[in-house]
Amino acid sequence: MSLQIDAVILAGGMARRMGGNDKGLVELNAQPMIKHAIDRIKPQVKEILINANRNQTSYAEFGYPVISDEDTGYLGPLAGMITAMGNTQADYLLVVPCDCPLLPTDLVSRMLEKIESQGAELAVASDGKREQPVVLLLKPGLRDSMKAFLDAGERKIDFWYAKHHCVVADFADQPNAFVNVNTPEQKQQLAEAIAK
Ligand SMILES: Nc1nc2c(ncn2[C@@H]2O[C@H](COP(=O)(O)OP(=O)(O)OP(=O)(O)O)[C@@H](O)[C@H]2O)c(=O)[nH]1
Ligand SMILES: [Mg+2]
Repeated sequence: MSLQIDAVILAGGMARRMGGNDKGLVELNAQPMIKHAIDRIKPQVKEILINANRNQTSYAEFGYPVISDEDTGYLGPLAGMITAMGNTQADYLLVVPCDCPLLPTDLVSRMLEKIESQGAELAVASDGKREQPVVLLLKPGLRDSMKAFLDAGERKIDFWYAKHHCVVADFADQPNAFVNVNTPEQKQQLAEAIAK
């Protein structure tokens, strides 16, 4: 029996560094940023969920369910993750942000291999230098733990990982795969780099 893996693309933040423009919908090389993420992730998972807290109608046009944070207080990425964990029947949930257009095409397979070989509960990706705190593969059953963490007023994602058997999946061979676009300047730089 093969494992079912679903994904959530987090697009629920306020995008302050992007001037408040909804980052997933901001265009990079004539495509909304989230579409780049969808194209990278789609071949790797069964279902995709889009997590957004505004412009839900625009996000729905990509053809996937749009889920909004259960807690509307912009509590950070964990709020999107916990909502997605309650909306999937999958064995594993892949979590990615909407602002990483060059995600690895072997993201799931390498993270899954790492989890299963180490008997871990979740994996976080690394570009070889830094962990990517919102690129994760986790078991949706961790929802209760995340709920208790948020209910206790905690928000820092790495403190939550520390409570679990978390392994790092290393993508040092693809150092550009996690290029993260947070500002108009970063978007411009990436657009130029892709065009080269
Ligand atoms: N669901 C949800 N996702 C969030 C929230 N805050 C951030 N995120 C997502 O987490 C990921 C990483 O966050 P950032 O890159 O800092 O995005 P951001 O918070 O929208 O941007 P800044 O306001 O500029 O920090 C992005 O995919 C965001 O959409 C939130 O309150 N709820
Ligand atoms: Mg970011």
